[in-house]
Amino acid sequence: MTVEKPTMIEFRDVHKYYGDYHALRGITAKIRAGEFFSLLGPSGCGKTTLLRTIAGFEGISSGAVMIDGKHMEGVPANKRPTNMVFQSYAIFPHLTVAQNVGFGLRRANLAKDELARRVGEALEMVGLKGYGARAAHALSGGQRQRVALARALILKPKVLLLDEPLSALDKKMREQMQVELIKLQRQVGITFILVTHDQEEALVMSDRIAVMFEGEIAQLADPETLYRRPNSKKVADFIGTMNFLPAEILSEGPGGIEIEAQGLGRVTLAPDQAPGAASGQGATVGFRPETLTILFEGQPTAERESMGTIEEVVYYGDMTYYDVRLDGTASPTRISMRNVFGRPVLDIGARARIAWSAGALVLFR
Ligand SMILES: Nc1ncnc2c1ncn2[C@@H]1O[C@H](COP(=O)(O)OP(=O)(O)OP(=O)(O)O)[C@@H](O)[C@H]1O
Repeated sequence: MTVEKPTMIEFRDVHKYYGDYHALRGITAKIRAGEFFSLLGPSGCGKTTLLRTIAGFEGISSGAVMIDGKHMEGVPANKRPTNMVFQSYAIFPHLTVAQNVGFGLRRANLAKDELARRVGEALEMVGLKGYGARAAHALSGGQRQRVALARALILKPKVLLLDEPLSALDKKMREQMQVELIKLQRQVGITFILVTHDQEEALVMSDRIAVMFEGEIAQLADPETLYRRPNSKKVADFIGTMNFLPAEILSEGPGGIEIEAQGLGRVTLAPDQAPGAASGQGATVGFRPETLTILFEGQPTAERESMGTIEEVVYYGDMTYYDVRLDGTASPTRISMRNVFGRPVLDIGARARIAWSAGALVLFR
């Protein structure tokens, strides 16, 4: 049996105005203790503002922010059990690594060897054991970000707030730091809240993700649910690539929803395949590119098959993307296939049998 973890952060109908601008529009959510939680959304959706309301850098216009069961109204940033790591490294270049890491403890009046022990412990956590005496200005971008992390962790906050901490790093370094951050979070066990506009980063790192658009949380779920069962076309499109085809709802009952979709025909969907609320704007089915397969000559008939014509072929080494016009549809469907050595790559204009899976469809209505 899994026991639900206690709540660490709670937002109760939080609104925030900057003058006339309504930046947060009724945020209600709970973040669990020990969770790696991400706020994901496009630029300007309010994710940084929401993070700053936790830290106390930003007041709220109405509603409540609770941390560990306590109301945060009137509690200044330096009295909150949180610490923030910023996108820009914000370390002092003229100090050593150890002086930077110990900076937050300067007022704690620790004995010299106790301070050195805590600094050493924090540096080891972030993989910088033995770097204490180095000059901070001589570090690489990734190392500076580790110093910033160590400086935040040494204060033993209950919640670590991370504002796009990896966005200044190159792709390789970013991917490496993502894995290290996950390991670090597991090791220290404190709540991490990450702001990112990078959907892949959020999927890789998070226990749960809140997808935000225009000051609201559009969906809050674990990565797999967000990917497989997005509750709107907007969320589906923001997280990865999704194909959409028009559909008609024929009947709806406890046994499922029967639809007729362009290019696919009649399908019965389980209730969980329509996770979003009805908007009354007509129905659409969505499906991910990797849930379709081109059947090559000699491959057996699949349970669900449609015919189509190849319109575009994009070779990616390990993968090939095919844009295929399924018969009876008005727009191409993207299919991504892992390349198997020796298998032919189809040409533009070729006819193809396409296998798909009814369970991979999501209905938006
Ligand atoms: N101090 C401020 N005064 C006025 N408007 C602000 C202020 N801070 C943020 N905003 C506005 O509020 C909205 C949300 O900003 P926020 O920084 O939270 O977005 P974001 O999702 O973090 O975007 P980004 O990824 O670009 O940082 C934006 O439209 C922004 O212009």
